Amino acid sequence: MTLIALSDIHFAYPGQVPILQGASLRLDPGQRLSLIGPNGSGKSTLLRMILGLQRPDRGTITVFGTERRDEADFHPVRRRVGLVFQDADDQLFCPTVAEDVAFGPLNLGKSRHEALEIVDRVLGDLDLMHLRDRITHKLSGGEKRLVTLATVLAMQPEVLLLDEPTNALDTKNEARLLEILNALPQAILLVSHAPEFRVKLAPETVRLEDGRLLRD
Ligand SMILES: Nc1ncnc2c1ncn2[C@@H]1O[C@H](COP(=O)(O)OP(=O)(O)OP(=O)(O)O)[C@@H](O)[C@H]1O
Repeated sequence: MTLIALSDIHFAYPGQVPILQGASLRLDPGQRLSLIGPNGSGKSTLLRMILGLQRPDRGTITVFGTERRDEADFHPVRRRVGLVFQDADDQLFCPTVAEDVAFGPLNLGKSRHEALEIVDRVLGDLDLMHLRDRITHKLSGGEKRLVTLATVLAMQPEVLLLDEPTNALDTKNEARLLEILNALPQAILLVSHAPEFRVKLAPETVRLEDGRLLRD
């Protein structure tokens, strides 16, 4: 089954020129796809649309085989598709790292005990245990980036949407992130301006140009 299918998406922010003008995209299980295009071309907007955080003016969004139109249609999508936001501050809102990572699992109905087990496992896997009890808003940019990934992985999503995941990462952490992501089974839709990272994680590429998606 195709995981995500966007078909003929049209969209303009109110009062602005259209950014999406017939964009179509498909992501299959296990596939790793890079989405590239100039600044402001609408890549982040497209990722947000998959989760229903922005509605298209026209076109259809099908996720896990079901067309999604209304807010209620997108609730299950948000539980099963993990989006790592471009700006970590949009994603981290709890006082401590452990609470931020536990938030998703608790929301999915896990017990406090189960959620804390997940926190320790995910932070351990990402080699971030040393950040467990730190105050989230006092972390460095790169630390926040990695914690954001932890909050998403804690929900065990079936698909990962990554918006500039290497932002703020040093060379060592970028290499580690690549290793972590390459070891995951999930399909990945990657937005990244870093060519070497894209080649190593998701060489198959579509380009957003003049509101449409073209095979690169
Ligand atoms: N909430 C919003 N309201 C109005 N305009 C917006 C909003 N969010 C984004 N835009 C505008 O829509 C356009 C597309 O933005 P978007 O973030 O999707 O682009 P992008 O391709 O991800 O860019 P970048 O490569 O710079 O991250 C930009 O011109 C942006 O200023």
